[in-house]
Amino acid sequence: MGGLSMDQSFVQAPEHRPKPTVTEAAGIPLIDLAPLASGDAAAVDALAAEVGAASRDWGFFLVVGHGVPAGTVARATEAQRAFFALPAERKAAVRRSEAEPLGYYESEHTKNVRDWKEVFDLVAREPPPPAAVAAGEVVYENKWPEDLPGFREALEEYMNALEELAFKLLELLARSLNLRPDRLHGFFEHPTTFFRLNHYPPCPSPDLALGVGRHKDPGALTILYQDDVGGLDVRRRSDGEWARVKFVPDSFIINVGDTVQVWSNDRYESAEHRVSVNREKARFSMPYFFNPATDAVVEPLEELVGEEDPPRYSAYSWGDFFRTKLSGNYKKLEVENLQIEHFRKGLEV
Ligand SMILES: O=C(O)CCC(=O)C(=O)O
Ligand SMILES: [Fe+2]
Repeated sequence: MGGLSMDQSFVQAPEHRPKPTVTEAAGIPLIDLAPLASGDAAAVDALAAEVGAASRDWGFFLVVGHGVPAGTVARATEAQRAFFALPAERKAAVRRSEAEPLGYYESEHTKNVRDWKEVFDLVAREPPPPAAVAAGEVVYENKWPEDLPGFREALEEYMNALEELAFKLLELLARSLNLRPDRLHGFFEHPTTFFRLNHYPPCPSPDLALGVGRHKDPGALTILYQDDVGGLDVRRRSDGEWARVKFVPDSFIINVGDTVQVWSNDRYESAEHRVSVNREKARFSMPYFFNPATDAVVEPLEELVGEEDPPRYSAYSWGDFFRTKLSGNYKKLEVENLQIEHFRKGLEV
């Protein structure tokens, strides 16, 4: 079963264990992006308004008519399944390490509890390789498994298509905040976008463990493709209850991350989410984390603050924040992970 065997490290504290049934999230907006192609100004404004309302009320929405070819998605999901079906030693050959954090991993912790999953991590754009690697320096170079025909090509094709979609969404988000459509583009000239393949094997104790523990995504936008098994739960704004995101064929699930919450000065909220697992079926998903450049300084946008609405966060460096978060997920730490709440004004430590 994916090489995982149930033990104490996977067991969630009682208050974080999933209930036997999680209700389906009714009302997460499903937005058809097809009108974007027409370029019709009124239609684009209407889409921006939908994106804004969804980001405010849920932090989550689904998109169809997104322009990513079905063949591109199919090739990526086939590559994903072929990779996780490899024998353990071939996956271990591309295993990540602290110094080389990309590649295969089966021992991630979220909030210090182990996740019931195995992953394969990539960066969408590799930074130029350092001329010489200093001791202790982290190298972000993609690791490609040997003898897995078409794997690299399929994932590169997928990441390119998703980057196009990410910029369309970024533009809608900017419009929804009454900003110039390209207002946020400058933060993404050298994006630190991260792409992950997830495999959640069937779990003998889905009442005790989670595929991913509750968390918020730190970046700007997450674009997730999931299969039809289901398991992504969102903390609903209206009542704080967990609700299951339903499967819609040919859709992507979008959520705004912490970076958008800070830029928007809390107009939009990065919603907490988690992944439940089940006894019967393996689940596969592919999150694409659209992240700003290492040197981006994240703070409430100046157009969105004023005397009436003072900035609610202090500025922080995306690069430092992200590096700290990654090292926190890498191993069990004694302290709670770094969160944007640590930069909320009045709460700084
Ligand atoms: O697999 C999923 O549905 C979501 C995974 C997720 O939330 C994450 O990797 O940040
Ligand atoms: Fe997430």
